[in-house]
Amino acid sequence: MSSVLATCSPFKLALVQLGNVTHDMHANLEHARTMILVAASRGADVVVLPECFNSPYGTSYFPQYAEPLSTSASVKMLSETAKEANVYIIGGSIPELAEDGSGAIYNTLTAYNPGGSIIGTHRKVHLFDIDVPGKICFKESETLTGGSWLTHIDTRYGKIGVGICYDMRFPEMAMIAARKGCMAMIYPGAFNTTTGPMHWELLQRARAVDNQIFVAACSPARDPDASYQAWGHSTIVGPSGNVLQTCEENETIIYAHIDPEEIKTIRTNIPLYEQRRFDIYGDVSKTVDIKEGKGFKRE
Ligand SMILES: O=C(O)CCC(=O)C(=O)O
Repeated sequence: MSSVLATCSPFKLALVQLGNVTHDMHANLEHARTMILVAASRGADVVVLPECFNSPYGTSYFPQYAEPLSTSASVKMLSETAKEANVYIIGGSIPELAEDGSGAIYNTLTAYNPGGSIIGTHRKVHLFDIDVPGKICFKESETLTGGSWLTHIDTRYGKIGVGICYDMRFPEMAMIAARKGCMAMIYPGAFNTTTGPMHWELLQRARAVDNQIFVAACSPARDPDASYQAWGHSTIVGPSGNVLQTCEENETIIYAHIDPEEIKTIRTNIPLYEQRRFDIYGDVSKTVDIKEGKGFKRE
């Protein structure tokens, strides 16, 4: 059993499946703030927003809405709201303009402690480039650059790994987070009406059961008028692969009690942690020099 888990404690997790995302960034920020305050007033300790919560989702929108983190109105709102509500915020993602003059744009998550300080910055590592003929063709790489580090944030409840949407399809990220002592992987995401029904829940349950950790994915609500039809169905999965909470496609907030005892129980009952044969296939968390994205990480 990882000694890190011995220091974990229970908390209430809230996923805000945010609706009404308009072309007006300031209106989007105000609405997100209101919803975070609602979640906090209902006892949430950690509040999660969806991918691209401050602007419409689409390759043509990223350059239009991208902001440097140091002057970002979104970062300011999230920091102030974390403090006001006295909660941790895993702030979905926003299009970020690099500050090094390269013009690079990233799909970036920022996380905050209840004091309002940034405790993690994750740039989506795996860009969403797919082509399912007749269904969906999407190429984030047309306007975005992929991130180059993994992010595990420290909270008073324990360590949490984060990824963004398509990152969920790559089991190595969750595996490394679990081996590094994370109790959960949390993914702001925006699957669509083609791949959502195919894989959204399956991937979360797979990441949870493989690693015996909690997994949560927070989607935007579906907007019938938007160019990108989000799947919705924000979901929280327990360490046995059990769905703790889920929902349909409309705006809502879902909550779950995250109890690290559940991790201990499943790891005792089905002791994968003592049975892995790293002598045969190695331990991916030890083969690479993992950079953990804490605070602001400048290029
Ligand atoms: O993996 C998928 O099917 C969807 C991924 C996605 O929508 C994203 O990365 O934004």
